[in-house]
Amino acid sequence: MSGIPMERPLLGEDEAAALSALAARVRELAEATVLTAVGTAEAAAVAAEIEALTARLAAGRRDAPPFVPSGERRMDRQIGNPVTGALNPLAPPVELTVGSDGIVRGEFTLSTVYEGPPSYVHGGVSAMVLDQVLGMAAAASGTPGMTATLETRYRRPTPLGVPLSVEAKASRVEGRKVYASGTICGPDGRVTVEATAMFIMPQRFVPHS
Ligand SMILES: CCCCC/C=C\C/C=C\C/C=C\C/C=C\CCCC(=O)SCCNC(=O)CCNC(=O)[C@H](O)C(C)(C)COP(=O)(O)OP(=O)(O)OC[C@H]1O[C@@H](n2cnc3c(N)ncnc32)[C@H](O)[C@@H]1OP(=O)(O)O
Repeated sequence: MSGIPMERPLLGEDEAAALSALAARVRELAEATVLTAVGTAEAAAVAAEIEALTARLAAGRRDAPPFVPSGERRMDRQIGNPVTGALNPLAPPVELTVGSDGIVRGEFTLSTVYEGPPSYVHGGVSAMVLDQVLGMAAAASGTPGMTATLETRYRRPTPLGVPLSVEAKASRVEGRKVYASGTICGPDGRVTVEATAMFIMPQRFVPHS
């Protein structure tokens, strides 16, 4: 079991907006760090300033990432999620919508911090995005679960720095198991990655009847 508490503080709108703006600046910092050519002395000077800024943020530290109050969908409350979370500088973030047809859709652009082969997206990053989107499609079917299996097929390289689209849908529910599939497409609409997955609602979360 993880030592991180399950119970989370809920952020108000103003704090969520302020922390999301902070995360956006840190995302810019990450890309600037990967691409900088300022030289060793300037890099060391900036590192010292960032160390001081990190200490300022850590002066008020929570035990776990906070949530935001659930709106219509409980799955949207994890604002620290590494794929969709506005609060998480590691998240692109991918903004997702769930249609009345049960299809989860999103558009996103991945910067050079996600590079795998030169000029293309790292395959593990594509898998992470698809895991999240297929997981949300499973949750949208009414049975949220943990990823039991995830299979990815890399049809073509996924380009960095251009708008990508992702979508997924649950295909069937068998008791606690939900099967889902989805794709990432490039700006030309051609599929770059396909995925299928099976999610299982853990036995311990099934309400006793
Ligand atoms: C309100 C409740 C919420 C609970 C869900 C929790 C989280 C989801 C929350 C929100 C969803 C919203 C959006 C989605 C967001 C993100 C998606 C990413 C999610 C992840 O990033 S998640 C991290 C990676 N994921 C893991 O870290 C899983 C580690 N694992 C386990 O926690 C257990 O392993 C578990 C839970 C999978 C099963 O545990 P269990 O005890 O409930 O299942 P049990 O043993 O009873 O098996 C029952 C039947 O499933 C078969 N079976 C079991 N495991 C299998 C496997 N792996 N492959 C193929 N078949 C499998 C058995 O063979 C049997 O099959 P049969 O019935 O046919 O005999």
